[in-house]
Formats: sequence, structure tokens, C-alpha cells
Amino acid sequence: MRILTAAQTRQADQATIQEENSSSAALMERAATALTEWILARLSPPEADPTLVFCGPGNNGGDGLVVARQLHQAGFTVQVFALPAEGYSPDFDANRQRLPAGLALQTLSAAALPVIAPDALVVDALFGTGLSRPLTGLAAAVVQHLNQAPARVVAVDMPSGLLADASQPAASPVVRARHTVSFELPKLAFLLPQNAAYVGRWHTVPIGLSRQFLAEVETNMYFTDTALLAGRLPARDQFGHKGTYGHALLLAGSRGKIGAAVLAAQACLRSGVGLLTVRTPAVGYDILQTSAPEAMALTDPAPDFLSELPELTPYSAVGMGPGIDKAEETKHVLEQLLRHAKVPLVLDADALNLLGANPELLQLLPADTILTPHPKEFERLAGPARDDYHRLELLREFCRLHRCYTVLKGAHTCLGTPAGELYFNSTGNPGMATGGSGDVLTGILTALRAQHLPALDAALLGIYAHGRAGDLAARHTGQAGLIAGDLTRFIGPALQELTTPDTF
Ligand SMILES: NC(=O)C1=CN([C@@H]2O[C@H](COP(=O)(O)OP(=O)(O)OC[C@H]3O[C@@H](n4cnc5c(N)ncnc54)[C@H](O)[C@@H]3O)[C@@H](O)[C@H]2O)[C@@H](O)CC1
Ligand SMILES: [K+]
Repeated sequence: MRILTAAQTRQADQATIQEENSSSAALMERAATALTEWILARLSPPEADPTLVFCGPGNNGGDGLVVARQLHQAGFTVQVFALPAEGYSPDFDANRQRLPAGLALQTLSAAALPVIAPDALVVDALFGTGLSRPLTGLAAAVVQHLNQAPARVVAVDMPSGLLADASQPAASPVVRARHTVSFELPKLAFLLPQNAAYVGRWHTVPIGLSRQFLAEVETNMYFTDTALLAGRLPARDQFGHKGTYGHALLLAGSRGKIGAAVLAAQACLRSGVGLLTVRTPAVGYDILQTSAPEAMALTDPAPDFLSELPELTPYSAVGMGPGIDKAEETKHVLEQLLRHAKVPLVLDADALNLLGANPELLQLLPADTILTPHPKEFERLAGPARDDYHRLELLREFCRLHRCYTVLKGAHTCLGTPAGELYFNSTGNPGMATGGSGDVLTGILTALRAQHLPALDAALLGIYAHGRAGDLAARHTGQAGLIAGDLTRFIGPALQELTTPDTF
């Protein structure tokens, strides 16, 4: 699905209203009802006693008034408060009129902010996508008051004070929500680690925004879900043979890190490749032949690290990096690979650190190479970022400049493309923050590229399947107990879910 800016979200609202020939009040009622239902599905009145709803002067506040009315009607003990303002939005005013007699709107004042009981449910409807400047004065004081309360906060659409798609102004407070319930689509802000403490756990509720608008709006940010992946992974050919599915080469491992080569190899084998050859230094030969017997082993003349590039003709894709060393000889292997490879490349780990330390090598990167840095490795490639938003700008620039696909690994792994698009992944869990997880990803991506998938499809599918394998594995191991080797067992099922079925 697409990720919209705040301005595009307003356009989506308008397009929906026009398409349905309805009104913004009707859309507000629908949106707020979806949010009320989200609460009612989780809490009954005694579990949310009292419920305090804090409203701002705009349509986010209007949503809050609707939620307050509906929860009151559902038997919750509700108090509803509004920030004083010179003017309120028309839909706010209309919903103020609709508050039932037993539910009076109280105006907030700095001198008497309401006491919030520890087990209260707080609905934060102060500001949503219309926030246009830093919070100051009473609005800031109310946010700080909510943040000091030990209550459970549910934010309507956005935690108040957070901008949907841009860096936070310094010193502007933001509500720390336990849950954020967003209308229809996630906001960019939810996907960045620096906002996690404000957003809490986020959820989307459908509000029936115009399908046509959402399908056609021009954006360069996407949230990778199964709909976005549909049709990208073809079913296997009835008459296919191992030659049909490519021959991958992995350049991996050094003394003490042959495990990385093994993990990448196992993942590659589990991702549908026809043949796999793994080139390790001599120290890796026995280990690899024993732990990944389906792979062919090719030994480098050096005992402990890679020192020579093998003949590349047999291979349909090459992955380099898992467990390698930063030795000068290995740098030479990388340079030769970049100069001579005529097939797709995947670069990871110390292959990226070698690129970072020798930026002249970046000029040799073949177009459509996939790089898989974590944030620290990315910093070595593209320089330090001021914050998560700036890092995304650097990612866009880097991919454009080097015509490459860069997989910035993290909770919502972000794929940057040469066209300047950003794709945020939707699968995976914190159990995957464990050594070897990245080696598995490199194996998957190399396999998909070896099978002749375009770089974008291979990257999107590989990242998603890697996370999904982690989610499936964690059902058995728990998150803390998950190790990278567990992922390899679930790559097959994850890819199977994504495979385009044969249709009649
Ligand atoms: N437009 C629509 O049809 C719909 C809008 N919805 C809701 O409307 C929200 C957006 O509504 P709005 O565009 O009215 O915006 P908001 O309600 O987020 O905020 C706008 C109001 O806050 C004031 N304001 C902005 N920054 C401020 C600051 N720093 N300090 C003090 N006041 C400030 C503005 O002057 C304006 O009165 C969404 O987040 C969502 O909750 C939903 O009801 C769905 C339908
Ligand atoms: K809010």
C-alpha cells in the first residue's frame, strides 16, 4: 500500500467525499466509528473507567467528540475536554452540538488540568495530520500533562505533536501513546525508530477512502504488503530443471566466520535456486561441505580469507560479504568482482565496509546491484545522518547516484531504489535482531537474483520473505529464542505464500 503525506491524506479525504457525494461530517463519523469499534473490541466499560477524551480545535478534535459520544452511549464513563481556541472546525462544531445531555464539553485551562487516574483510558484527539507548527502554551502543557499520567493513551490518527511526514521541531512535545490508531494507512512517522516511544503500537482501521484515489495518487513511499507483492514470484515451471533456476555464487566466510557462509548458503538453497557454489577460504571447506551438502564448495587458495576472484562464467548471480574479512586481498576480490561481473550482484557486511573505506570502488558498482547495509554500514557508505528522516534522504540520494537498490535494515527495513522510491517492509520481529540474520537475507536475495528476477522484485520479495520466515519461526522458538538458523527452515513456507498460484 502507499504511504501518503499529510497533504495527500487531505486530498484523499476530499476525493472520497466528492466521489461519494457525501460530506466531511459523514466521513468523520465513519472514521471515528471505526476507532470506537477498535476500542470496543478490546475494552469493556469497567476496564476503561474513567475514559478521558482530549480534543483539539480541528477535525482530529472532531473525531474525539464522536468517539466520546459513542463510548458514552456504549456505557463508558466519559469526560470530554477541548482546548480553548478562537475558532473550531465546522465538523468539530457540528459534533459539539451532537454531544448528549449527560456529556458536557469542558474547556481546558492551564490552572486546572484534569486529574488522570492511573487506570484511566485517555483518548488523544488533540492534533492529527493538520499540525502545522510546534506546540506551545496550553497545548504543550496538556501534552506534557498526558505524558506524566500513568494512564493508557490511545492516539487518534497520530500521537498529538508528531508530524506525519517530517522531522519534529525541537522542543515541541509529543504525546507518548500506548496505541496509535491511524485511518486507513500508516504514516511515515510510524515507521521510523526515533518515533517509536510516541507512536507505541500502531494499527490501521479502514474508513473507506476512495480506492481510485489510493491506487492513482503519485507517491514514492510504499508499505510492502502481500497486495504489493502479488504477481512478482512466478510458480515453478512443470518442466523446469535445475538449470532453469539459476546458479548462484556466494563469496563468503573467513576464519572464525564460516558460519556466516553456511547460513547464507542454507538460505540461498531454501530460496529456490537451481545450483549453488560457495567460495570460502580453505578453512571453510570441510565445514561447508558438512553443513550445506547441497552446495558445491570452491576453495580459495588463501587459508583464512578470500584472496582471488574465481571464474565467473557459470553463475547467474553473485552474493559477496557474509563473514568475509576486510583484508587487502579481499578488497582486491571485490574490486575485480565489480569490474568484471556481468550478472546481478548482492553485497553485504564487510563487502559494504570495504566500499565505505574505498569510496572509489563505488564508481564501479554495476547498475541494479543490491546492497544490504544496517544503519552503521550505511553511515560508512553515505555519511552520518542527523536523524531518521535525514537518513532516508541520504538513502534516496545514494540509490539515485549509484543506480543501486539499498536495503537499509531495521524494524521496518527500507528499500531505496534508483528511481527514488522507498519501500518499508511489514514483516519481521525483534527476535530477528540476532547474529546471522543478515547472512540469511543475503542468501535469499542472491538466490532470487540468480533465478532472473528483476532487482526490485527480488529485493521486495526477499526482504518480505525474510521477515515472514522470522515471524513463522518465532511461533515455535519465541522471539528471544530465535536464532538465524531457524529462519532458514521457514523461508520455503514464506516464499510459498507469495508464489503466484496457477489460475484456471
Ligand atoms: N478531512 C476529513 O474529511 C477527515 C479528517 N479526519 C481527521 O482530521 C484530522 C486532520 O484534521 P485537521 O486538518 O483539521 O487538523 P488537526 O485537527 O490535526 O489540527 C488542525 C487544527 O489545529 C490547529 N493547530 C495546528 N497546529 C497547531 C499548533 N502547533 N498549536 C495549536 N494549534 C495548532 C489548527 O489551527 C487547526 O485548528 C486527521 O488527523 C483525522 O483525525 C478524519 O475525521 C477523517 C476525515
Ligand atoms: K491525535
